Amino acid sequence: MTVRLSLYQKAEQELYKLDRSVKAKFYDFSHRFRENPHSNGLQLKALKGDSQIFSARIDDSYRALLTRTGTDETGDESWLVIAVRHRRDVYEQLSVAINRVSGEIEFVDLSVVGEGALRRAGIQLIPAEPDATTTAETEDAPTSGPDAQPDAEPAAPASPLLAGHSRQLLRELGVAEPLIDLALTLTDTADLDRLVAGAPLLSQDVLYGLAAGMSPDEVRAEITAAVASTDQIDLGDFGAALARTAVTTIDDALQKVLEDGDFQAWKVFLHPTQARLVDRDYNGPARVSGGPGTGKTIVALHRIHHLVRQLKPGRDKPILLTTFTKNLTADLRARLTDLIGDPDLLARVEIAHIDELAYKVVSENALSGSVKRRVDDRTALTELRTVLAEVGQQGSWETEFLIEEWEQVILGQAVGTRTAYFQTRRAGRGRPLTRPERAAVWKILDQFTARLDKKDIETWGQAAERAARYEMERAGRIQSRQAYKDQVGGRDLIHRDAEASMSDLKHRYKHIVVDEAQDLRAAHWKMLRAMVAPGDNDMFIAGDTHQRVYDNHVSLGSLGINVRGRSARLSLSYRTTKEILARALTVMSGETYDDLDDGTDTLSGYRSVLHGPVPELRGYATWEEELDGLAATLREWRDGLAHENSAAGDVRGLIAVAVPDRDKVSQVIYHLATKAGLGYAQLTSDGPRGDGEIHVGTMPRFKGLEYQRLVIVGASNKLVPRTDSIDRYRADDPARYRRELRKARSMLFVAATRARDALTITWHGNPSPFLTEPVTKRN
Ligand SMILES: Nc1ncnc2c1ncn2[C@@H]1O[C@H](COP(=O)(O)OP(=O)(O)OP(=O)(O)O)[C@@H](O)[C@H]1O
Repeated sequence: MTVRLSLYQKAEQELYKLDRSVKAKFYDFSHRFRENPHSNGLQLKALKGDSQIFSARIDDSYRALLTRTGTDETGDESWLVIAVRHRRDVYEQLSVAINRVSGEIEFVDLSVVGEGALRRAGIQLIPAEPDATTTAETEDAPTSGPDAQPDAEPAAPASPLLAGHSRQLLRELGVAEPLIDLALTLTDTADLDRLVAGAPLLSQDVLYGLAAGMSPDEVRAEITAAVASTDQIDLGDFGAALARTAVTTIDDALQKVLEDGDFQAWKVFLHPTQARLVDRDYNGPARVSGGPGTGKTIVALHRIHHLVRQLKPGRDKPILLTTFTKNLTADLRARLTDLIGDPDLLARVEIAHIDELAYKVVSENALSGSVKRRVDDRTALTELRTVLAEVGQQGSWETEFLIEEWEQVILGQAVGTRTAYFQTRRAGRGRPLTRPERAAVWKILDQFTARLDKKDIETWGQAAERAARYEMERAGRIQSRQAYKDQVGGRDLIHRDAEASMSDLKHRYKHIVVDEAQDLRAAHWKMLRAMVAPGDNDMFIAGDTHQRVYDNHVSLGSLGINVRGRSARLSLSYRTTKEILARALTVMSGETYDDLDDGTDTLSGYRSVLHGPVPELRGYATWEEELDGLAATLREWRDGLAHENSAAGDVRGLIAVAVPDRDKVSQVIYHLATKAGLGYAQLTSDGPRGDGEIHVGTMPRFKGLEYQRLVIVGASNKLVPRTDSIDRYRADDPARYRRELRKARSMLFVAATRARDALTITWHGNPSPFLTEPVTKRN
């Protein structure tokens, strides 16, 4: 007899955490079970509470909990391992059922719920094996002994966390049946955490969503609808349910994984809300948003894997993965390589950061030898200052104002003539300009661009605009060729093509996937839009406007990228702990954020199931003292992590320091290297430079990265935000002032949410107002 044996996703995750020896025994058990599940040694028997669950013996201490998922036409049985437990944690009341919303098999483990909560709900757990402990482990207050408080005033009954929500609502939203009554009695978030720890994913999401203040309609739309099955669900058909459930078939490949013991590198199980986004067919551009660490990048990478597998064989690269920052492309490449594995498939994906892509287009279109040198915005500012001095207008205009006018209005809207500039809308620019002022601005900027031209240099913004124009012209040619072809009944266009050398003219890509979408310029979007034919699955866009650290605001709809009806939001963070999220969210309090279109985005329901220490906030009198404090924290963390990782002993890249500006980065590095004896690597646009253990960089450099432990230093008043550079806008240009504040908030938010387990924020003098202002309600 052979048995098909599968492993429930949650069981697999738990298994990885068990001791190596238990994993080996589990594999041996699986082998024997596949041979004959009813052999005596396995002691397969049904639990009393729920006849759907069977327990089988792995060794003296461990039990596998299984459910039978059917018998095929040849009579072979199919079983699913739903949990691996120490025998003392096996209770008769464990239950397995089919979820009426998602149609998936769900295992509910009440043994992790606190005793107090169980008691209030009238549930008592009975151990399945005689010498198991008598009740579920409890973290509730002791009822006897020195810590008991018999005489304490009875506390006023607290109101339930989910007050106002009905049993029927929880049922409709997909909460597993055995959890509903229990969830409605909870008054304490610690109890909710315990309940959720043993709950199926959909129940976790719904309960956390409601407890975080999402309305039932929001939960229905964002959580339940995303995983609702379209099948007719038969609550007794475990065979059909198995097909809808994320499981791993137990075979030799799994044995190797178990033996290697390396689960992180192996795969990330997508959460159902993530998986739906990956596998769907979209009839146009789609967008995924969500707070930091919710898996947007993971989803984007899985999306590429999904798309690449559907390509017809070939040698071209029809899929583009692009992102804003250069240093992230290396990281994305590494993660995609891990995920896709097969080099032939990987070769079909082009990975390039957005400026690199624009540069490629510009170079292709330039006459040979005439590519201009690209300069950064600071060089452009210097050139503009020189022009202003030459025309004697230094006092009349702020250089930054003019540069922004040029970037955002003239380049941003591809304004080509003076007349067009008079008619252009300057929405969001704050300061209005009269007609004579516009004429003056145009004249200066015209002289400025002529100067850049003469010096054979251009800014990245100019290059992006030029690239967009070339690509749009190319798309126009493709379109007119196709229109002509349709006109002549689809015949080959040999003569016409030969004349215009258009025979291989086609869109560059079939699919474009964008990460960090919030920072791309309008020109970038125009270029990308023109690079892919409008149609099914053309663009997949991941980003979070709360993390925008550059001043590029766009409205995708107006750039020909319509994501309406194809947008989704992820809200469960896999990176940061609840404690870190709570801290980071206070920084964003009171602001509103756009959705890359004309609507607003929100972080409502943004949450985590992970717990850790409360972030430490510490003030020092001087910067020198702050640096000494930093060195002490880093040494302590490094030694602790080196101890935890004693097998590898290598803590490189696990700890980082985020700093408000470049000068302070140099000072931190100098201090670490000369006074603290700590090795460092500096985060640059090309990734970490150096081989030292501690990564140090300015806050924007941390976009997209993650670290086990992170310190933010210099979070002082006047440094975050930098008042010396933004205060002048307060009266002159309040709109700009608000934008600068928002950018500074986002930078602090990005930095704080890179920390996985521990976060420390320090300052000297007074703290940043973002750390002390009262929390206002987020929208
Ligand atoms: N379903 C999942 N199961 C386990 N881990 C996950 C899952 N989804 C994401 N992660 C992990 O969470 C972390 C954050 O994921 P990712 O980088 O994709 O988030 P993000 O939304 O792009 O974050 P950010 O906006 O901060 O860049 C990563 O370590 C990733 O491996």
